[in-house]
Amino acid sequence: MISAYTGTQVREAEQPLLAAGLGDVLMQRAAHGLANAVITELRARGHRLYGSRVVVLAGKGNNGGDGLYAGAFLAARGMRTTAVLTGGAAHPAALAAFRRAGGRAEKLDGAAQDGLAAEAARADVVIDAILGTGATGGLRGDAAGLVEAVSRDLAGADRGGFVVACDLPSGVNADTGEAAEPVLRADLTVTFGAAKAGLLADPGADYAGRVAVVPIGIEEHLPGPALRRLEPTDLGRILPHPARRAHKYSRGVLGIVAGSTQYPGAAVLACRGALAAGVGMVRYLGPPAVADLVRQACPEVVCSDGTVADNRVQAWLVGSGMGPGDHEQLARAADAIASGLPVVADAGALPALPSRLDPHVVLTPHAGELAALLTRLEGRDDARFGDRDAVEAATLDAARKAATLTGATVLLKGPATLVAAPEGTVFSQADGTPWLATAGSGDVLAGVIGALLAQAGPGVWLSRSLGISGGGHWTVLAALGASLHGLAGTAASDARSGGPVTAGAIADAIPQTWGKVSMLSNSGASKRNSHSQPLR
Ligand SMILES: NC(=O)C1=CN([C@@H]2O[C@H](COP(=O)(O)OP(=O)(O)OC[C@H]3O[C@@H](n4cnc5c(N)ncnc54)[C@H](O)[C@@H]3O)[C@@H](O)[C@H]2O)[C@@H](O)CC1
Ligand SMILES: Nc1ncnc2c1ncn2[C@@H]1O[C@H](COP(=O)(O)OP(=O)(O)O)[C@@H](O)[C@H]1O
Ligand SMILES: [K+]
Repeated sequence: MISAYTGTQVREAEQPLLAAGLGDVLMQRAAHGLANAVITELRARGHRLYGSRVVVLAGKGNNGGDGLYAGAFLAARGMRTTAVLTGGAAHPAALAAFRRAGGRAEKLDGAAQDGLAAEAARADVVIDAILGTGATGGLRGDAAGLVEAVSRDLAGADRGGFVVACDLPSGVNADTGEAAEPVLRADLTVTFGAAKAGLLADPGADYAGRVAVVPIGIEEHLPGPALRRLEPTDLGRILPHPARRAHKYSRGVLGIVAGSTQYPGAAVLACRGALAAGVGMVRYLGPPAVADLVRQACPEVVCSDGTVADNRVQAWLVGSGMGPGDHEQLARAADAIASGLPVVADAGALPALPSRLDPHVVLTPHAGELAALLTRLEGRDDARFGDRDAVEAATLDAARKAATLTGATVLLKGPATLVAAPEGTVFSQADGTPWLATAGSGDVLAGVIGALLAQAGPGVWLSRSLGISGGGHWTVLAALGASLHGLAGTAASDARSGGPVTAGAIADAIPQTWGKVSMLSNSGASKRNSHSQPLR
């Protein structure tokens, strides 16, 4: 499992080492890790190290110091290295080391901006070391102008080069992932000590690109993480496996209230997702015409047009493919939510939720649906998250806020899917591919999570094995579902040489993905130290 922290948590973890006079050692470790990551990336892209052009954008704080020391390492390896000092001053010792190693330093001013931006855009590597965890707000003045110009020139260039962010892309909030633009989009972020939460939540995750963690010796001083991410080896350890004497009822029955005459396909896709994710049985409740379609597509499903009370299940999935006019289905959804059993509430069930819920209810909105939910809960005048754009600009805060206001577990779908519990546990899963943004993909996801709720129920052993207690249990199951769905979508696309996938293909890829991750953990690979691994 990957653990991520706020900027404050990381800075506090550095304190004992700084107090022991090890500040320069920490900086050297960070800079060395950054330089090595640049070298690895250059080699992977087929560049010769000697003579490669490196431009370091260096701010006046310690982040700039890391960048300048890394520049010194690279200059010493024979690279042509220029530093653009964006804040007037620079970390004195790091600048001296940079110059000693043969680096050229230029002060940024308005007149030099365009020339320096063009030089950066032509370089093989641009290192963004303007702001780190000590930033308040985004780039301003000349530094902002430089980043705008570099971004524009890079967009126009036939690029062989790449951008590496030092600790985090300058302007991204380490705690929340919010981005104060302009931000230079990185191909790779090399972050120090531990992953920052803001690198794993959009839009920060989008600006960060791939994330690699360089250990610098603060790890033992870190508190509990602000955010977590399951890795495939974790999935293998916690996915349920049937006992030898299992029968279909002991393995878990999922009740599905989904689909309508307008959107019958959602019911089919939710059933396919659930069946693929190992549930003992699926019971479908809905209009006879939709039930006919479900029977044809999935003869395994037991269909009826009865009531929630008539059907014995271990968990419910409600809402996929339902609209505000589907009164009978909405009444079933309300009964399921009131049943006290674990529930996934998706799509059409979201606008009809009671105002107070419990963590065993997992809401699965996309950004637009979450904006509507938060607007309803907060009142239109107070709503900070009034539309999809506002949610996408601050996904972590939006998901947390919805969990706090509803009392439910909230899964916000997106490139990095976030799962937030009211008690504070948050997961971020980014196992998918943009091909997952296809109609019906969310219905399959809802089915998968429903199946996991039905199988694992309140079996808290599962969360305890990850060091998570109480209400955080439901976030584990939801994150597990999001990860499985993302990995399956990626596998389905890979099987098509990276081409498009349909929602049905995602469901079809789930059993094999399940099998593969189970084998990973059986082979003992889970013992690997994830801190030194690239995050994605
Ligand atoms: N504390 C340590 O010893 C270590 C720190 N490290 C690095 O240090 C960074 C944090 O360093 P700092 O605390 O010096 O902070 P930063 O380097 O992130 O930036 C702070 C400096 O920029 C100025 N500033 C803040 N916001 C600004 C804005 N919006 N526009 C322009 N200037 C702004 C501040 O006045 C200050 O001079 C980390 O991100 C990491 O890269 C690493 O070297 C590891 C060890
Ligand atoms: N750009 C993206 N990259 C990766 N996954 C994505 C991206 N956009 C959406 N997804 C995933 O695709 C699914 C889409 O669900 P949803 O929006 O509910 O679609 P639908 O309502 O059509 O079923 C979610 O699992 C979401 O996390
Ligand atoms: K930076």
